[in-house]
Amino acid sequence: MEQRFVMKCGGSTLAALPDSFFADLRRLQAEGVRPVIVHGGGPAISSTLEKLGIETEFVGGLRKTTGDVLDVVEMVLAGAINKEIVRKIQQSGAKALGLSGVDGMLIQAQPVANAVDIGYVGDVTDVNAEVIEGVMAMGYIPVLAPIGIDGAGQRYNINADTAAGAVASRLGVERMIVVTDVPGIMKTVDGQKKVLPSITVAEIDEMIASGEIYGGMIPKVRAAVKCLHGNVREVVIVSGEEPNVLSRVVREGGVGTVIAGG
Ligand SMILES: Nc1ncnc2c1ncn2[C@@H]1O[C@H](COP(=O)(O)OP(=O)(O)O)[C@@H](O)[C@H]1O
Ligand SMILES: CC(=O)N[C@@H](CCC(=O)OP(=O)(O)O)C(=O)O
Repeated sequence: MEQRFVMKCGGSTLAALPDSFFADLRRLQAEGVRPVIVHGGGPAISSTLEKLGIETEFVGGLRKTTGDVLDVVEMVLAGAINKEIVRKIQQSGAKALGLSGVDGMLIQAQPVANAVDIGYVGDVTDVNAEVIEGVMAMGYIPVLAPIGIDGAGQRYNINADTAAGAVASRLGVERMIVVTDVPGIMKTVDGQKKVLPSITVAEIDEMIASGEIYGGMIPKVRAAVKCLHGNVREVVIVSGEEPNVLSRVVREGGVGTVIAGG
């Protein structure tokens, strides 16, 4: 049976992903698994903005995106980072095609609802699944940069976890794998930090309220909970540095933190 999954690759871990990570991805694809990648690149955007002397600020985990910031976000995500991932996949021997959400109206967006104005930050309104499925059917791994577009041609900066969750929901894939720089959702139990093998939606709410889930983990769990309302069966949060992490998630489980649908 064809198995499809959406993998979100965080900017926190991209540089650290070993060649074996991409070899594992290639093996899975050769076995008939169909991955779709949505990537971030927050740290690279921040360092490029700093080099250019453009100030950056996060409001509730989202980057305030002026017109100047938006230009840099697109340049870094749809340019350098997207092509770096495509190159690494190709080096592993698999085929990849890099696109941003602008191409083929892949990720359609509208301004995010926010109490204060944070500029050109978007929320996903629709995903052009036909194009993504077409790319997969040709045997290529789609690699998507989270830039959104609306009917008037306005671009938006979309948090990569949010974009990945929307793509997973729209494609109705079985699973979303969130690859980041920690081995899962961690909790301090009896003075020791432990990775939770699984977590419920109620526990997520409690951990956000208590501050045990904070910062960049918040958009991940929120995107997870949202996409579990659709066809997605589970979201797994893992470290990209764990050996053969993708095939372990797909074949056996027992790695990272699983958030499962009810
Ligand atoms: N309960 C938690 N368990 C693990 N990591 C957490 C937790 N709460 C917050 N975090 C933070 O979330 C970070 C991952 O999010 P982020 O830095 O945005 O990564 P990415 O670039 O992969 O999206 C971790 O490095 C950690 O600092
Ligand atoms: C609106 C918003 O905050 N967009 C993010 C997009 C990149 C991203 O989400 O990258 P990570 O997955 O590496 O965090 C940003 O500008 O940083």
